[in-house]
Amino acid sequence: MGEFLKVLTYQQARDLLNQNFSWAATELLPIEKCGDRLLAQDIISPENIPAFIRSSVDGYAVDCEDTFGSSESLPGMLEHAGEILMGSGSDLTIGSGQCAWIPTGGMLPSGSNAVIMVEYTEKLDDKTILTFRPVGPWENVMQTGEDIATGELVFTRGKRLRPQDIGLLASLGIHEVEVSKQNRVGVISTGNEVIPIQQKPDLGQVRDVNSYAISAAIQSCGAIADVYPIVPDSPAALKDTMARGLTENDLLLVSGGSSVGIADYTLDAMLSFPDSDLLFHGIAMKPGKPTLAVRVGQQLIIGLPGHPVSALMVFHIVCASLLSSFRRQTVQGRLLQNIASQAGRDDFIPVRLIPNEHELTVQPLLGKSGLMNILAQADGFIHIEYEKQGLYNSEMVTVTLF
Ligand SMILES: Nc1nc2c(c(=O)[nH]1)N[C@H]1C(S)=C(S)[C@@H](COP(=O)(O)OP(=O)(O)OC[C@H]3O[C@@H](n4cnc5c(N)ncnc54)[C@H](O)[C@@H]3O)O[C@H]1N2
Ligand code: MOO
Repeated sequence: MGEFLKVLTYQQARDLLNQNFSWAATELLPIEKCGDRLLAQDIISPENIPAFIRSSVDGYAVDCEDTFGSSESLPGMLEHAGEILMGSGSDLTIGSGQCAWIPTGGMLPSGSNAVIMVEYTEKLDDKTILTFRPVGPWENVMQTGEDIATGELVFTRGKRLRPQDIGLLASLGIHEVEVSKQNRVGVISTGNEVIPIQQKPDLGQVRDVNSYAISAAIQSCGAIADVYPIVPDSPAALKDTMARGLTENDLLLVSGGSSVGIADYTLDAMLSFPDSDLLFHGIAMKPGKPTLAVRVGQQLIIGLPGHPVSALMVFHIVCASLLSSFRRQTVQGRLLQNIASQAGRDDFIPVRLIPNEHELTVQPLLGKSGLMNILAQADGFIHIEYEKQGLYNSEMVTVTLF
C-alpha cells in the first residue's frame, strides 16, 4: 500500500494540468456547424452593418425640419414624391417639403434624414401627406455601421459561439470560420464491483455511474466523450485499456482505484508507460483527495476518485478548464447553518438554493461522497477556502451554479 505523493492545492493541480495539456488543432467549418464551438481566430468586420442608412419603421422619409411644428390640431403638409422599394437602392431625391413612402428596412433617399411613422400621418390625396407630429434628426433610422463598423473587432479567439453570434457572422457574410477541433476524452471506469447499468447488481456490486456522469460533463464542455468497457481490478487489463485510450483520445479520465488500497492499481498502471511522469497524487480538497495525474509523453491521464460525487466535483473544479474557457455563473445567498471545515484543505459543498422574498438562502447538502442523490438535488456548490475552519450561519456566501 502506498502513500499520497506530491499533494497539491486544487489551484496548483489545475495549473499543472493546464500547463501539460495543449489545445487540439483547429479546423475550418461552415458556420452552420459551429454552434457551441470555440473560435480559433479573431473576427474583424469586413464591412459596415447596416451597409446603408435604413429605416427602422414603416412610414415616410422626410427632411425632419419639414415636420417641425406639426401637431394633431395643426398638421404639416408634405408632397408625396414617390416610393422606396425594398431590396434596392433608389435614385429618388427628397426636395424641400417633400416625402417618400419607405418600408421598414428600406434605404433612405437622399435629401431625407428621418422617418415619420405611418400612424402619425394621413394620406389626404395621392400627392399630399399630412404629418401630425414632428420627428428629430435621424429619428427611426439606423445609421451606416451603427450595428458594426468596418474593421471593428467583433469576436476574439477562444469565444464560444452562441446562436446570436452565428447570426452576426451570417449578417457579415462570413460563412466559414476557424474553430478548435473538439477534444476527444476517453473515460474509463475501473473496479471489480462496478457493473454495466443494464445489469441488476448482486450483493457488493454497484452500477457504473461515473462513465455516464463524467461523459455528460465532458459533453457539456463541448468535447467528445469516448467511453470504454469497465475494467476489472487487474493492472494488465487497466494498462491495456489505457494504452488504447491514449492512442484514440487527447485526454484520458480514469475513475476508481486512485486511492491507496490494495486493489488501487490506477497509479501503477499509469506509471508503467515509458515516458510517464507523476504530476501529482493527492489534492488538499474535499471531496477529491485521492485525485492523481500522470503525463505520458505529450498526453495526460487523470485519475478521478471512484466515489461518483467526488469524481464529478473534481471534474468541475480541476478538469473542466482544460476543455472549455466557459466560467460557471455564481450567485450570492445567505447560508442556513454553520459548516465546520479543516484548515489546510479546500472544501466544496453541494447546496440547494431556496428563493426568499429579498434574497436567496443556501441550504448545504451534507453527506458522504458516495451519495449521488445529494448532487442530483444540488443547484450548485460553495467553497470553503484553504485557510478557513468553516462558515457561519447567516453569512453571505458565493454559490457556483451547476
Ligand atoms: N485509507 C484511506 N482510504 C480512503 C481514502 C484515504 O485518504 N485513505 N480516501 C477516500 C476517498 S476521499 C475516496 S473518494 C475514495 C476513492 O477511492 P478510489 O479512487 O480508489 O476509488 P474506489 O476505491 O475504486 O471506489 C470508491 C467508491 O466508489 C465506487 N465506485 C468506483 N467506481 C465507480 C463507478 N464507476 N460508478 C459508481 N461507483 C463507483 C466504489 O464502488 C467505491 O464504493 O477512497 C477513500 N478511501
Ligand atoms: O474524494 Mo473523497 O470524497 O474526499 O470521498
